[in-house]
Amino acid sequence: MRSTTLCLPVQGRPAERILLGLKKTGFGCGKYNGFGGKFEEGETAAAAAVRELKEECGLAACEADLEYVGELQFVFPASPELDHDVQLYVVPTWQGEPQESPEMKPEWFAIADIPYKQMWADDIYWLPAVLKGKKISGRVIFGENNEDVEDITIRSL
Ligand SMILES: Nc1[nH]c(=O)nc2c1ncn2[C@H]1C[C@H](O)[C@@H](COP(=O)(O)OP(=O)(O)OP(=O)(O)O)O1
Repeated sequence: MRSTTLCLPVQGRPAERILLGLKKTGFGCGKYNGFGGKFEEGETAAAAAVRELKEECGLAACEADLEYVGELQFVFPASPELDHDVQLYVVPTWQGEPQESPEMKPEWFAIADIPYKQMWADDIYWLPAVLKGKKISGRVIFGENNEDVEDITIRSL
């Protein structure tokens, strides 16, 4: 299963606002999501997360700014080549301002206004807990269309 990262920049503790990006190309195009992607050769998860955050929305964080909040496995029985796991990070501090990139258009959302209907269908099952400060581990099995959640298990760490 390939490994990816997902960074969730937040303001306030507990989180009051979250920065999401509208994905403009590739996997998850048209959905709002956190910032992340695949590891490069020899890269640690934290280094990949820092690099992808900068590439996708212009925020400069260092590894010490990242708060590890858990791991999710995404399983696509209809398209096993899409299977991947995600190392999740909340990012409460950084340098710079959000900037649109070729991949993502960043936008701040109040926690009450998170656009779950325009996000991956699993997010509503785990993102609220993460934003309340919980650490999680979970597995999501997607349906035939690679979009609907067929089965989901999330546990607190
Ligand atoms: N069901 C899901 N819920 C969610 O919240 N994020 C998901 C998700 N499925 C995938 N992601 C995130 C994780 C990761 O940041 C990204 C998928 O990684 P990919 O490497 O395929 O993305 P990219 O198209 O950005 O590729 P690269 O930037 O080239 O690595 O989407």
